[in-house]
Amino acid sequence: MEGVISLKLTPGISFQCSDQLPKFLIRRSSMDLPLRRSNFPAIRAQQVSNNTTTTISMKGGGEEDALKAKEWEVGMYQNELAASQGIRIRRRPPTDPPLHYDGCFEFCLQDEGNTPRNILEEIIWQKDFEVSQMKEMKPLASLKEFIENAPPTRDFVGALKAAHSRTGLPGLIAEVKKASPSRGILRENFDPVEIAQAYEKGGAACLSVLTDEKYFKGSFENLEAIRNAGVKCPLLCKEFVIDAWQIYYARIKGADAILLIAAVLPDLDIRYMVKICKMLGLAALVEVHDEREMDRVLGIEGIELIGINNRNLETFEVDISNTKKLLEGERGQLIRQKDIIVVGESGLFTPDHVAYVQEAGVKAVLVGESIVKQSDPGKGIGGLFGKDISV
Ligand SMILES: O=C(O)c1ccccc1NCC(=O)[C@H](O)[C@H](O)COP(=O)(O)O
Repeated sequence: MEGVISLKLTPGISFQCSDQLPKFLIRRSSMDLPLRRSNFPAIRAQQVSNNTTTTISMKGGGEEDALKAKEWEVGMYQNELAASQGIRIRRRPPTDPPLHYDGCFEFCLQDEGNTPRNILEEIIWQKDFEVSQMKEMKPLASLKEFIENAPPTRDFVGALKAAHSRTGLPGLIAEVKKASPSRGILRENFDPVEIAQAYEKGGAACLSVLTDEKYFKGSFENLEAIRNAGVKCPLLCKEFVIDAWQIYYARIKGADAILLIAAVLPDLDIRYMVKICKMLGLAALVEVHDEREMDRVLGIEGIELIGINNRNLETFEVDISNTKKLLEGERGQLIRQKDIIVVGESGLFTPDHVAYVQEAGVKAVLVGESIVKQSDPGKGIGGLFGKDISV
């Protein structure tokens, strides 16, 4: 096995450093394990070939080391689970290994695991870094105090259903989006409150507000400002959620709903986060991109809203027939049985596009680029639907 260094730990634990691309990826979970970081390479579970192992001894440490090793081990189980669910997006590698690890795994350590393999993975690793900093400044306990005094949330799913009944068209979630990794700057003259008000006037049922700063030039300040400006449409916090802490934070900043991306979150995290959303009065828009993610999400109890993204977030490829493909046959039937509202997301520019995804079975659409680029984004809504849908 070229480029591989193996270390055999006592009693019978093997580590490998490899320059090969990972086959079995290890991810940390969002469940908040306090793993510290160092320059240690990424780790993955793998069978070790005996003839390439070298034995070294590591003596056990104290209680702190034992706890760290346990946390690390739990992280390993969770990461293995994510990979087994087909999740290709890895979490930022745990970089501080247990020094005296004495457990039941066989692991492979990889240097190249320290480089994100696509834009979504890069965003997620950056988010991991940002969230860990934010959490130090605003621990969960302090957020919970704010939530006790926060105004009630508004009914996101109800607003979409009402708009659909009123117009006979999919309810619109209009996106307040200044820029994106795939398209760059969408609107130079960007006043989030003005855009939100124009969308509301133009007939949007709900709004989606990008809060990611680095890649979308959004912010939580934008979300808060729109909420405080008296906009009545319920607000989706469009974030890359990897940690339950972000859901509490979004609630404080005025969100009525939050996005959960199945390509990033294992089932257990989605279940846990959906429960937290319910507890906080938020709707969860669970986003899928392919059949496997859809099947995973359909297996989770309590999902009310599924978004089908027509944009592959790893490659940026947009194909609106994705919505149709994922709603065909038994999946569509199950969705109707469960009374789940499906949102068609991305790449919708014309009345024909809207008609196409409606025909496929969506009751709502999430649209950014095509309307935010218009000089009057509210009027852009009329162009998108082919008629005025304002109230
Ligand atoms: O839009 C991107 O380039 C992008 C890249 C990586 C992750 C997510 C990304 N976009 C999020 C979205 O899915 C869209 O903002 C949303 O569905 C609206 O899409 P559009 O109407 O095509 O602006």
